[in-house]
Amino acid sequence: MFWGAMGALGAGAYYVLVLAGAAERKGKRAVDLGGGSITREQVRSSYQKYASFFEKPKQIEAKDNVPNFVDTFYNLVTDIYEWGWGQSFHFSPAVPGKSHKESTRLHEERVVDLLGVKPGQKVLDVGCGVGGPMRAIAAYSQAHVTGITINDYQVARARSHNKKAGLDNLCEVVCGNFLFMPFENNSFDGAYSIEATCHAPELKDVYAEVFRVLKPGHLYVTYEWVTTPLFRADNAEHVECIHGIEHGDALPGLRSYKQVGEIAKEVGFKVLEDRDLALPPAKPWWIRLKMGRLAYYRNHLVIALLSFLGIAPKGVVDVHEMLFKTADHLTRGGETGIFSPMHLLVLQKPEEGL
Ligand SMILES: C=C(CC[C@@H](C)[C@H]1CC[C@H]2C3=CC[C@H]4[C@H](C)[C@@H](O)CC[C@]4(C)[C@H]3CC[C@]12C)C(C)C
Ligand SMILES: C[S@@+](CC[C@H](N)C(=O)[O-])C[C@H]1O[C@@H](n2cnc3c(N)ncnc32)[C@H](O)[C@@H]1O
Repeated sequence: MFWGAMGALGAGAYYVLVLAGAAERKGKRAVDLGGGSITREQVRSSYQKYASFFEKPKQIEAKDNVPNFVDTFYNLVTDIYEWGWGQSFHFSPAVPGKSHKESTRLHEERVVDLLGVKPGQKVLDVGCGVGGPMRAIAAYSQAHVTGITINDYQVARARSHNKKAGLDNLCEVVCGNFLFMPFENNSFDGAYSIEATCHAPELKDVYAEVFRVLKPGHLYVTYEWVTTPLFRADNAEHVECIHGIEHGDALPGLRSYKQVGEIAKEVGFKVLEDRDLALPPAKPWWIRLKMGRLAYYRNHLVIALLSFLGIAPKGVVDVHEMLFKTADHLTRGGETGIFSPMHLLVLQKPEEGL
């Protein structure tokens, strides 16, 4: 009886600590959660440094600090994202009758359809994360995709996933700053960014870099995080919600839906499409986030236990708590309609001489 009970307890603990919460069958396990490239000992102090950034707005205004602060953020959250969400670090409109995974893939494949890239062409993924979109896009288009991310831990994760997926012949990952990309002028047949350029302190700087490396006549597709026409700067609840999103997602300041297209034009792009993919008839992108609430409580318990046992680094609990709060802010942003993570721009670099 005693040994039976102990066995059941052991199996339960194994399920909760090792298996539970993995967003994908072969995804990250709870016992592997860490601080990316940050040592175990430094996770808590790095989180405190990250959080203090928002107490001193002057630091965020100093735009040179931003890439460093974004890099720290991704060291802290990458494992939790992979564990609790999967390898694609973005939202997608819900698609009736389709799973989250399928809706995610469709949102990624839309980029290929918009870019019109062909097998063998060269495409740039600006802010590639651990490469979920890159693999879907390479597999669907048979184009060669080069991803760039500021975070070296993500580079290692993305390369390992590419290899496991048998896509390392089509996918390449570079560690670097998308504000100063290590690529030749006019060298890509297409470029895209999925929920990544919102981290740029000045949107025009990253758009100008994409413009430089894109071949004349070719396209850049971007899914932008923006405030929508429903956002009111004189509404305290709106402002609190948007600040919550900025804080929990390492954003130097959200831009409005109007600004993004204007900035693209300033840089020299021709704007072919400028619209919000979250608007009806699209189904709510925040449903997945809202539905996961119960699982997040369970995740919190798992992380607290692992941290108490000394398996997860101290500080992971604080990071998880921050994400927990940001899930609420994002859901409110979606429900009130004041925020969209998928404002679409399709941009063309004009042919030379035009
Ligand atoms: C584009 C960006 C990231 C978008 C999303 C991928 C992430 C935004 C908020 C994240 C999460 C919030 C709650 C977490 C939960 C508490 C935890 O138990 C499991 C992981 C979460 C669901 C996590 C997953 C990724 C997000 C949805 C930004 C940064 C520009
Ligand atoms: C929310 S993730 C999205 C990742 C990927 N597009 C996806 O959908 O899975 C944002 C990405 O932008 C990258 N990023 C942010 N600022 C960057 C910068 N200055 N240079 C390069 N990459 C950056 C982050 O490292 C991260 O990989």
